[in-house]
Amino acid sequence: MSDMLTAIIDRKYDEVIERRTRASLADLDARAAEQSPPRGFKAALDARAASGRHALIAEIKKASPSKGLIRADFDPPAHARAYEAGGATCLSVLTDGPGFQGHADYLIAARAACDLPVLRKDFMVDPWQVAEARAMGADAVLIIVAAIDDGAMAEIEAAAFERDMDVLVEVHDAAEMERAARLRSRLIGVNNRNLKTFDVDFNKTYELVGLAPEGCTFVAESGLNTRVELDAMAERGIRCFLVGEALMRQADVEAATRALVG
Ligand SMILES: O=P(O)(O)OC[C@@H](O)[C@@H](O)c1c[nH]c2ccccc12
Repeated sequence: MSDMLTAIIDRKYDEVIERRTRASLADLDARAAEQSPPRGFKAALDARAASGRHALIAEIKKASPSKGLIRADFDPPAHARAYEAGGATCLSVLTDGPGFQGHADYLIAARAACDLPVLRKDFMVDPWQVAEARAMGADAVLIIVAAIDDGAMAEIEAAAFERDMDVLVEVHDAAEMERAARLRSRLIGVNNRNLKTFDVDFNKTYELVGLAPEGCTFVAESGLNTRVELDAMAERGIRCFLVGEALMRQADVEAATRALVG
């Protein structure tokens, strides 16, 4: 595991211990009952891809450990509306505070401002965080295979499926793809960003797409900037893309989204 990821994961275990003293599972499930039902994250991607167009998961991201502040006039509901109007299929919202300046309130506000399914982008180490995600209204959660063992992955996935949420399983190499394939989720993303060096290499996507389980919905993640890059990946059968920084840096987020996938 990379040092950055190790540090984040260590901190996450502490964060979960602290947060569960303030909200029990029963509290979270009561809050979840007041949310609208899950919006079908994977189903939305599949429907869009079947129509022959690029399916975009557009990310609401204020800052990152590698880039620092990305967007000064950060406004989650405005960005959510711009992404939806520009043709995004789903949203991803960072809720990790220390690393990404994210917050649960950003997810809540973004989801309320649009009709798109929303991924809680955070570092899942415990099923309790899935209950917390649903209480925020999240429609899907992320499992980073590099971050946790097989038992924790299976428990987190089960907690999501119990709540009718989807799971995006993120991998970086062939060994992680094998571990991902043993889960039930058939939504798998390849992160093109190396978590140690932060270098982006699209060859990761090309190497790993062929190793994904049959029939799985495959997502290329990180470092994507242009329509040309998406079109090149689409030539190789890749239909779903997760893009953050390239869109968050534009003054006109809606126009930038339309230029990418409209
Ligand atoms: O901003 P980018 O380069 O378009 O990347 C988006 C997304 O893929 C990236 O934020 C990401 C991918 N996997 C993660 C795991 C945790 C936090 C963030 C991420």
